[in-house]
Amino acid sequence: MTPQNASHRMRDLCNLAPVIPVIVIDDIRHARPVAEALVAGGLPVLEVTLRTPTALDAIRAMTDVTGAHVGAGTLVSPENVRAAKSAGARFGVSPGTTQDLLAICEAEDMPLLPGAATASEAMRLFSHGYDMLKFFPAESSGGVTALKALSGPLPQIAFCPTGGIDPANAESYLSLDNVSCVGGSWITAGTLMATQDWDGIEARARAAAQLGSAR
Ligand SMILES: O=C(O)C(=O)C[C@H](O)[C@H](O)COP(=O)(O)O
Repeated sequence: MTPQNASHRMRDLCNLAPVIPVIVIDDIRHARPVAEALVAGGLPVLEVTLRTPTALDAIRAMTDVTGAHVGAGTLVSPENVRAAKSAGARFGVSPGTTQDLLAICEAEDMPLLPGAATASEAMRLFSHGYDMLKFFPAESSGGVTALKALSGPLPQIAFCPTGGIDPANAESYLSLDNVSCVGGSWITAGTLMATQDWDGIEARARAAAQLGSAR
């Protein structure tokens, strides 16, 4: 898969729902029910962060959930990409970008949503064939104002802003022409996960799936 094709695949995934839930799994028993709740609520594209020892097993468990498109977040090294791929991740998300990361994703045929926070980072990725990027950390990198400014000179690049997004500000991001979807951890907040409140998570997913519907 060329970087262009991989990025188009990523763009298709980002167009499936307005929100990609960013999920931290501490207990493997939570993997399947949380994925089922998110898909039932209308959010089929799931990012499992590789920040916990159970993350790879969680990805493995979630890939069995009908309708789920499971990806791995927090990809920072080639080893992360190889491990995510063999656990069954269908896409990867990285907070920033390195040459090594791009090379391994291309070698492993892993669609990547690479992180960028500045015009130069976005332009460098675009010159490699990536036109669907993660804008991270969104709120502290200028938020909606920064993305609006980038859309002028770089209209071909679409973003999934992540980092500091919540139900109160998601709508303003989703109203931008260069935003396909947003990412965020609020749908699977730690308290809901710890109490195994799958109904509560499904309700948050359902509300998130409606965001941006005025577009
Ligand atoms: O782990 C990764 O891959 C990251 O790049 C960071 C996450 O995307 C953000 O931590 C989510 O941000 P919040 O919704 O503000 O919690």
